[in-house]
Amino acid sequence: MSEGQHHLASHASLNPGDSLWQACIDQLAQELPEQQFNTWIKPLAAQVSDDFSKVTLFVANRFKLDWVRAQYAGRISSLLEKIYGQPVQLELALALRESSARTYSPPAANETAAAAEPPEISEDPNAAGFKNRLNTALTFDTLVEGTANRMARAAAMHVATTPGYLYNPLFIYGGVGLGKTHLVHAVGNKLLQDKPGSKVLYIHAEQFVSDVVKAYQRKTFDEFKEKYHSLDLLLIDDVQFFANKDRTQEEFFNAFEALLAKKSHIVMTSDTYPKGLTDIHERLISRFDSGLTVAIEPPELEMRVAILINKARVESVEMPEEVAFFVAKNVRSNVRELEGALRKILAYSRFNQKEISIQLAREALRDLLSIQNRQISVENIQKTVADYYKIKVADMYSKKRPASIARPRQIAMYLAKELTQKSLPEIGELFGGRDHTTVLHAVRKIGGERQQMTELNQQLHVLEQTLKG
Ligand SMILES: Nc1ncnc2c1ncn2[C@@H]1O[C@H](COP(=O)(O)OP(=O)(O)OP(=O)(O)O)[C@@H](O)[C@H]1O
Repeated sequence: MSEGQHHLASHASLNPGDSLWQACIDQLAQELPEQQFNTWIKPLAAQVSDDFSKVTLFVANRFKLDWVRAQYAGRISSLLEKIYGQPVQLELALALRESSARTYSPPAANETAAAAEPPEISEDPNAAGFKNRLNTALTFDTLVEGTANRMARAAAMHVATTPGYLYNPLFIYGGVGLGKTHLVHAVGNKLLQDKPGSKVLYIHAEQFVSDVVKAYQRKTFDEFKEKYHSLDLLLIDDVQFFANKDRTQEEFFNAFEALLAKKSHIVMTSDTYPKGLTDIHERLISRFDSGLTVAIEPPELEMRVAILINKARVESVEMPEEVAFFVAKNVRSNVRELEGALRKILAYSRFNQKEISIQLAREALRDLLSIQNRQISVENIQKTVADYYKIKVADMYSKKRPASIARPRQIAMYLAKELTQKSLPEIGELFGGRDHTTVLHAVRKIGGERQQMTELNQQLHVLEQTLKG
């Protein structure tokens, strides 16, 4: 019996179609942040064909339908297939009320692009017309701090507590998935928490472009200006999207000047520093750079470990540190990928009803790890062992002898002998030109102690698993 059928059987009291969909949404509830789940997945009504070959989901309106299709349909299809054990055709349809009303008119191409930002996430429908578009889950509390984001975080916190003074505009740049969006939402949420009456707006640059286009088509620039020029805090994400959009740049320039003149604060993000932006007017670039420009770097190992443990905790799961270490060591690119890896592990653990361990993480991330298919090199061992024992890689070749350094070095030599084809003299050479007898001594010592000391054995086990990927 496949694991999917097993899951189905556990819902035997329902009718089989319901249980297929129920198993799927149970899984999505585990994978997605609660707010996303409640907004997009929970309201879906499902109809499952008798032979399970097709699932139709009914969605309240066209906007939601497009969003669910773009964001979740792929995942839903693959989950249904996994649970049922065979491909299941997925269809999305408008719920009757809306489809018969036929009020939908297709958005312009630029508006469709703007829909990449889920506008409904934290909008308060009662807030008479004005929507701040903040996602209330993205706060300073949930943002793990580390060397990689310390400066940006401190500057953002400063702006959130005393807007309008220093660091205006605040320009935050960095690669994809490193937490820029999270940080700007945190600024808005904090300001609103401290001063609930403030007029804050979070907007993605593409949405701004689309607002300009709409104002242009409908000749509503007065409203547009009223909306943007009256803010206390404007948070604008991914300004690199302004490239080649002259009219937008002009309007943004006007808004920028108006806001700065009245000491409102502007926080911007981009994938590069201001002078690295292309096809953006020079006068804007120089203004972007006129406050404070800070980078967010990719998170270092310890920060990745902390992020994993924190995110697991949010899901009420305790992730053992050794597993977090293993994952963080193998998923280095950005936080979004780290979150993806965590989701896979949590889902895998729930589906198979197994405790989270390195072995389980390895299985859950099989595809990802096999891509890396890393060869174990002595350099890799030195780096991994140094990371693990929190010493510098340079200490692997240095002459320093304190136990806090000498011991990890011996461990690295032992692993180099165990996991590579290198000879003792070659290994000695790679450890700062040491004699082969020094390496032999380390190999014997650690090998012997490993038999006696459970803790050392456990550490070596983690290191081996990590290195073998
Ligand atoms: N330091 C951190 N602590 C906790 N979560 C983080 C941290 N950094 C990033 N994240 C999370 O990683 C995910 C990606 O971050 P975010 O969307 O803010 O990235 P981004 O830099 O804006 O990327 P992009 O340029 O692709 O929009 C989010 O879910 C965010 O909450």
